[in-house]
Amino acid sequence: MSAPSDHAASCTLSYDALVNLLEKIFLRHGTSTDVARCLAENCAGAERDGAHSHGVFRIPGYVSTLNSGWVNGQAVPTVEDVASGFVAVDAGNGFAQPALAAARPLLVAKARSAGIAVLAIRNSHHFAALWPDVEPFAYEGLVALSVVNSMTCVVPHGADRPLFGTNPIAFAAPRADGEPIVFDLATSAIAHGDVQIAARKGELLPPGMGVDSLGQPTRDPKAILEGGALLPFGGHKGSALSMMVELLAAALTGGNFSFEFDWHNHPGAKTPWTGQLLIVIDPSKTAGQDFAERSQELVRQMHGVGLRRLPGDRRHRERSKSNEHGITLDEQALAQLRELAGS
Ligand SMILES: NC(=O)C1=CN([C@@H]2O[C@H](COP(=O)(O)OP(=O)(O)OC[C@H]3O[C@@H](n4cnc5c(N)ncnc54)[C@H](OP(=O)(O)O)[C@@H]3O)[C@@H](O)[C@H]2O)C=CC1
Ligand SMILES: O=C(O)C1=NCCCC1
Repeated sequence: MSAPSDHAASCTLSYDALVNLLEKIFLRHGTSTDVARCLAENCAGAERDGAHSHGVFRIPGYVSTLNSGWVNGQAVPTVEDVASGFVAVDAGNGFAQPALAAARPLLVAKARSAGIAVLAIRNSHHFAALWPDVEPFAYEGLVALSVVNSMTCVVPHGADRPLFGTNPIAFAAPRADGEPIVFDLATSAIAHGDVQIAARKGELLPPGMGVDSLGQPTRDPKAILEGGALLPFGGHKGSALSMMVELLAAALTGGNFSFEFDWHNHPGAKTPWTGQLLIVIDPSKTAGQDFAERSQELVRQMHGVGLRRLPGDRRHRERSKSNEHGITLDEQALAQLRELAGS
């Protein structure tokens, strides 16, 4: 399953219809009703926003992960009130999003009372885009930063073998007018999901994304997936950020480092048992000025120097388009989803 292509026959369906279809798939493959709803909304939201590398393309991977028992779709997260500014969740080998949902009320209460709170999720699988985890905080006037580590497939800058995951960082902040400022980026030159999509479409990658099994630069996604590896974005700078993600998402939460999880023996699922850290700040406790006005001023100045596209602008354009005209899927992809849903 991949992003809708210009050539294949396509069809559209509403966000609600896609959520219902995906929910059926998750339920049919053994998740609880809460988990099914949570994952379905996450995945349909990614597809709606044009975040194809973590939209319906991921559904066969979710199914495989559930069928293998690699992840517990019935897991009930245990929320621990660790300290005044610290919440921990043991996801019980379940997915990360229901763990975040379970801890969210306590996390927000702590952030609002102390000005800042940290959430550490362990024993979880994060198989999704990271922006859905931070964006809702900004709609509530809070600033949020999150990191997740994943499976070993990125060669640290200056090394000759992979060690880090694609380790994304997502950030969200409110602003006075318009959508919150949100960015969400893999610390690798390209997300693993996009390499898989390029391989399926038979497309070459831009230069500088990865190496083959001999460590030689390659633009062939298959060479990267079959024994090769990805590179960090921005050389030593992206590599340092990826290292930071390993420390915050794994060492600080009690999750695995990316290199501690062998995902090669479970090729269908590709879900590492790692960790996630979320930091939530209430700017009304800290800034002394109206934070949303200040962030709006920054955006005004960026536009003033000729910036036409902020991170998140493309996603919101896609969201508006999907809300107006429906979400476009390849007919073949939709047929596969219906088959997985047993409908
Ligand atoms: N769960 C996991 O373990 C992992 C998940 N991922 C997910 O993969 C997804 C894709 O990551 P990645 O490929 O790095 O994302 P992209 O490189 O596509 O985009 C990164 C960010 O930059 C913004 N952006 C892109 N191009 C421009 C531009 N020209 N001007 C201004 N802003 C721009 C994007 O906004 P916009 O969205 O509006 O285009 C986005 O916020 C993410 O959602 C990430 O969370 C990645 C690795 C691991
Ligand atoms: O696209 C990626 O990179 C990943 N997505 C989810 C699971 C780990 C890696």
